[in-house]
Amino acid sequence: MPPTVHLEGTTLEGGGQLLRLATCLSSLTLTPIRITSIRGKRSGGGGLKSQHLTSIQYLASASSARLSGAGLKSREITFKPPPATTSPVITDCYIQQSTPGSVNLILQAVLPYILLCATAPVRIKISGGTNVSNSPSVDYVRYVLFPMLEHIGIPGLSATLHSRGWSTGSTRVGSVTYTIPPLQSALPGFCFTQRGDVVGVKAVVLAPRECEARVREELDVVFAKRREGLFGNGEGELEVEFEDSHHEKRYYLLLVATTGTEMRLGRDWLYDGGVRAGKGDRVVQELVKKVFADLVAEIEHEGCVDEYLRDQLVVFQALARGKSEVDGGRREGELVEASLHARTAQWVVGEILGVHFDEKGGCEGVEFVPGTCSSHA
Ligand SMILES: Nc1ncnc2c1ncn2[C@@H]1O[C@H](COP(=O)(O)OP(=O)(O)OP(=O)(O)O)[C@@H](O)[C@H]1O
Repeated sequence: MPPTVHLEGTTLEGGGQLLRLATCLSSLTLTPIRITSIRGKRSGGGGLKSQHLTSIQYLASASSARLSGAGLKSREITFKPPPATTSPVITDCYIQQSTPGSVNLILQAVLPYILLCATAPVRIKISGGTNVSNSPSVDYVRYVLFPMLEHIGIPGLSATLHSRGWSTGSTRVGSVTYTIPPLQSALPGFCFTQRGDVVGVKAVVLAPRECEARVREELDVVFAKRREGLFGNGEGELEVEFEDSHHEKRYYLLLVATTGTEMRLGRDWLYDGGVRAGKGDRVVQELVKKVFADLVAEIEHEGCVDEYLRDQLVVFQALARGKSEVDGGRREGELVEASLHARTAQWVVGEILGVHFDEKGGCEGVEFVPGTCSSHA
């Protein structure tokens, strides 16, 4: 058995991502790990929240790992997979939470493991929040993450939304079923270095039904003003998908730019401030203005991914065969620095897999072979 890897939970970003990624890689490579000061840079003392606990319990059970110290608010765990693979049987299941912890962060924790260890397509239903601040929304997963994963050789992923779960307004738990076809062979290395021009923008809007006309009007106005920033000298249309949020305080907007090389860059905002009676109009203006400004900033750097996808691709780069590169763009002639989340993910894969990233977002992956559940570094 390889020696236990100790990960200090206050390193770099010091949040839940470190824990999700570390336990997923431990399950895959059968590397025992110990994580201390879990979420040590978060307020309120850190420790495990429902979403984190649910993720690591799923991984422990699927990989037959011995999990010690795990409970709500735990600040230290050990995760010990069996010394040799026990041919995990990964079947359809329902991962239930009673809080609106992000379903998509649970997906983030378990997806690489299922892709590489399942032997047949798996449907995983997860309950919790589908639209939660500081996490990928189910809309982002559908319109940015999954299409980009298809691009690197992971086809057929889908998300069926049963009901939305929100971290705003009165608490509500929703659910999604993800269909995950396992990979048949090692993921090839991939290069996201050619972005091309933006050819279209999609808007996904969730807002109270009575605001629909106002939202559409505001989107048209701001889109017209931002045309040059979005398309340069080229042409492109705005496609709008509107859904009633059924709550006077629930507003969400995701904008996704698609480029000529089929890259997708997304920016969103879940409005989580108060909405006083008659002030919905101001919220709509603020929402549309902010998200368009953020998207244009992503497009201006000319990289192939948005800030969030960059950290979410690190694990796939590390597990792929040979060289992968993800161009995060340039500002004022300098490479856009990887976010703290991305650098944390890079640190975790360095500690567990020995994969190292260069400043251009490139690495030599370990070529993880599906179905083997141990590292081929
Ligand atoms: N608006 C967004 N769109 C897409 N992805 C996002 C967005 N905001 C955050 N993310 C992603 O969500 C993940 C958040 O990780 P993080 O460790 O902060 O979450 P967490 O488990 O809730 O931790 P903590 O509560 O400790 O902050 C990252 O992978 C990040 O890229």
